[in-house]
Amino acid sequence: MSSNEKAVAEKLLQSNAIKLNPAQPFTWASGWKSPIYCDNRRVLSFPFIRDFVKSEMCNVIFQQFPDAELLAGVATAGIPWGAMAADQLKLPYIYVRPKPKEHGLGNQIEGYFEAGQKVVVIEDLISTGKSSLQVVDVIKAAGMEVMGMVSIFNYGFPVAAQNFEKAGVPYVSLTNYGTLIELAVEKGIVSADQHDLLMEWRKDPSTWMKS
Ligand SMILES: O=P(O)(O)OC[C@H]1O[C@H](OP(=O)(O)OP(=O)(O)O)[C@H](O)[C@@H]1O
Ligand SMILES: O=C(O)c1cc(=O)[nH]c(=O)[nH]1
Repeated sequence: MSSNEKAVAEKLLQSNAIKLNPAQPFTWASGWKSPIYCDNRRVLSFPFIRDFVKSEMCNVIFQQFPDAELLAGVATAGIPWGAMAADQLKLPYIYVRPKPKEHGLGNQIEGYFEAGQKVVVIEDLISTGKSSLQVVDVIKAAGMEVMGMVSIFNYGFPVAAQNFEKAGVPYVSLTNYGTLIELAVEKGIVSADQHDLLMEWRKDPSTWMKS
């Protein structure tokens, strides 16, 4: 684990963004059942932690995608992170809804953009990658060029890596499941039994608790 990945994982633990409840599993956007949930929305409530994560995100955007012309947040949890990063980096900003709004202007992409602009997509978290890649498709269909994507957290599932590779979208995450669990064990937040269960679940999350 890199020191930056560890530092961001530490901030997620400090803000109690990580919830464990194997007895009453969480249902994810994909429909998968999970004993763990990472609630990055909570990080927004703690100014110093929020500022640290925002700075890490800006560093990654600046280093990995120096030619970015526009940032795009994935609704809803990616919106505040994208907006804060755009503000810090003085880049224009849009956000993208999962489907067009059903009243008002009927927009799916909110904000001003121009065809041909080089975009970096900002998401809070990648599980299967479906939510972010849906947004990538919408941005491409609107004539923009997607340079890549940055998220705070990534579970590191092979299915997500395959989905991003198929779409030809490079992605970077500030921290990941392996780093987080290792640190949580080190700090005594996760017991040996919980660690075993989390490792077992991680092998085949799509079928966990379904049989
Ligand atoms: O990689 P995926 O399998 O698509 O899962 C990750 C997505 O799930 C969460 O969003 P959610 O749909 O819960 O909605 P929210 O952002 O509105 O909270 C999260 O914020 C990601 O967008
Ligand atoms: O896949 C999801 O829906 C998901 C997982 C998770 O840990 N946190 C979250 O906000 N969404």
